[in-house]
Amino acid sequence: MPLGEVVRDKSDSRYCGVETEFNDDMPQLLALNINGGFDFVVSPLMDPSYRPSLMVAGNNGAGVPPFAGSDLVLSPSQWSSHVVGKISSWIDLDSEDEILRKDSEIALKEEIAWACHLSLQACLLPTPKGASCANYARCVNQILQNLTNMQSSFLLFISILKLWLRIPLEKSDNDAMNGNSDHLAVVSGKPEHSLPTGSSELAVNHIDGKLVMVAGVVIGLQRHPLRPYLDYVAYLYQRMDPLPEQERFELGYRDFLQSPLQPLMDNLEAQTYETFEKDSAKYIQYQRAVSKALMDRVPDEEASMITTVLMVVGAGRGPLVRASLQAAEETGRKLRVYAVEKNPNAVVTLHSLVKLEGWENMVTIVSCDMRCWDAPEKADILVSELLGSFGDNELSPECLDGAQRFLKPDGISIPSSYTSFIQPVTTSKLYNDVKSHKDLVHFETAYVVKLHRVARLAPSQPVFTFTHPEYSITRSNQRYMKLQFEMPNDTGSALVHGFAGYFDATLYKDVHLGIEPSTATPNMFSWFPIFFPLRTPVQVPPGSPLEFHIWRCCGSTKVWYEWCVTSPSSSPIHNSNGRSYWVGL
Ligand SMILES: C[S@@+](CC[C@H](N)C(=O)[O-])C[C@H]1O[C@@H](n2cnc3c(N)ncnc32)[C@H](O)[C@@H]1O
Repeated sequence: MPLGEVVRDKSDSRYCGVETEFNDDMPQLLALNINGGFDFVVSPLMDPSYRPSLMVAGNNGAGVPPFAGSDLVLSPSQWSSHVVGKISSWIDLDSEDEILRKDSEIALKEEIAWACHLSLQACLLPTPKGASCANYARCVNQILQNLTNMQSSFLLFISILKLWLRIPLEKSDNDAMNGNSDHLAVVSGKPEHSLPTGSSELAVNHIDGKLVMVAGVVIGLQRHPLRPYLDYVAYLYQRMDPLPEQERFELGYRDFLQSPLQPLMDNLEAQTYETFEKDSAKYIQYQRAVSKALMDRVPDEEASMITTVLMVVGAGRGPLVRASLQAAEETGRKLRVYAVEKNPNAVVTLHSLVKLEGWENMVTIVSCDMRCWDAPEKADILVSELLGSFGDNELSPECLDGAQRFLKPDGISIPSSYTSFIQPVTTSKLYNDVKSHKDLVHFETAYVVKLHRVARLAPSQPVFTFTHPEYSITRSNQRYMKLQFEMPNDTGSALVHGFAGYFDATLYKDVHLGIEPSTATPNMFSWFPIFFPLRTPVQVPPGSPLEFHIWRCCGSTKVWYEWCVTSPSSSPIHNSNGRSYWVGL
């Protein structure tokens, strides 16, 4: 029974389980806890007195490990939905005692094999016993490797075991467990300890999004001893504020890799325009920028005499036309608008909008690519929104270079500039998703993604800036940047899977718009970050700088990025010649 049907997070955080002692009557243990209102138990699968080395064939039947009942004691769906296996806590894979160490390896493998046989969703591993856990890491890595192989040889609907690793909440320099597997989740909370049966003391762990309460369980009680705690957690959960609309919208996109739009080469669909148009935060910023530009351009005393020519280039279905007209109304300035759009389907909607709103006297629609439009007059203000998650990656520079021909020499471009930003990230989830395609192309592609399960390893740094209009005769849209990232000293060693990219645009003077985390425009959802993966993750030891290079390259038909790392180790150049990923001109 999930904690509540709150319109919110559909993740595992609504589930609550109980960590129990070994009980060889699994059906009764499960019935008690499920009837008590919990969703699952975290239970030892094996009798804790069992040691492989003490097992001689025949002492408990036929050399069979003493698991808690046969697989038939629960139905397959009960095993897979309601039981998380708790691997024996006596297991010490790095013990100096060779017998104990060997017993530990055998028991761990037996228990994991049994958990796979039962199709359990997860197993909770014992906490490593000491500071040194090399053999622990080796054994877990072997298991993860086997689980990964199982996943690739099974159909997708078969769920593969996850390992939960409980790490004490204290700092450790041990990197041996650094890994990339989707099958490994870290458990935060108190270190493992058992509580006496019927204890009123409670330990709560947060594991892989689920909540696990730890306590002894008193068989036979009418009411579950932890029920008051469960009720209170449910009460707190249901009292939480509903997610803001933006986060609700973004839930389904978390860590989901998408190809960036190609609005120049392709024609956007109605649905995409509709999503843009819901983003009022973006249009509020544009309206502010246009208002300020209008007031700078036309003094109050001339407001009734001068008509400003404003061109929206890449008008889509018209939201920037509306924002501009509203800015004119709010500042009392007169406006003549040209709406230039190359997507003929969007132009259909533009026409009906103009008619519906009665803007025929003010707005002229031009169905044309701005790079080849022969404008009947020059503009005072050029308004565009051709920005991608990385600023220039949807070819705003190339389009606006073509459009500035029809901007007056003292005319204003909104935006007046934009800058991309980048930072290194750890993200096993995205790395594994890219890797699952098993080809080079996917490792050399930049993705748009709502970053969720990521560690941002250093503050983002500016990469490329474009300014409009740009009249320099040596103007070029090719760029190169070398960046050095210093990881904070207390991060320890980090595994870099790639780089997260953002942009910030100056629309006009102090009015900006962007997604760079430290300055992001609040409540704006039109852009998710961009992600540049690395073919092989780079291990960065504490204190060593990470050196990253990125190029923006331009050809006659396409623009593309190339990137690489040169320190602490060198990666290949990614996407050489735009062989895997490019944006069409
Ligand atoms: C990101 S959308 C923004 C649309 C609209 N301004 C909005 O905010 O909803 C960019 C628009 O510019 C148009 N576009 C891109 N390149 C263009 C070009 N070279 N000439 C004319 N329109 C272009 C696209 O078709 C698309 O409608």
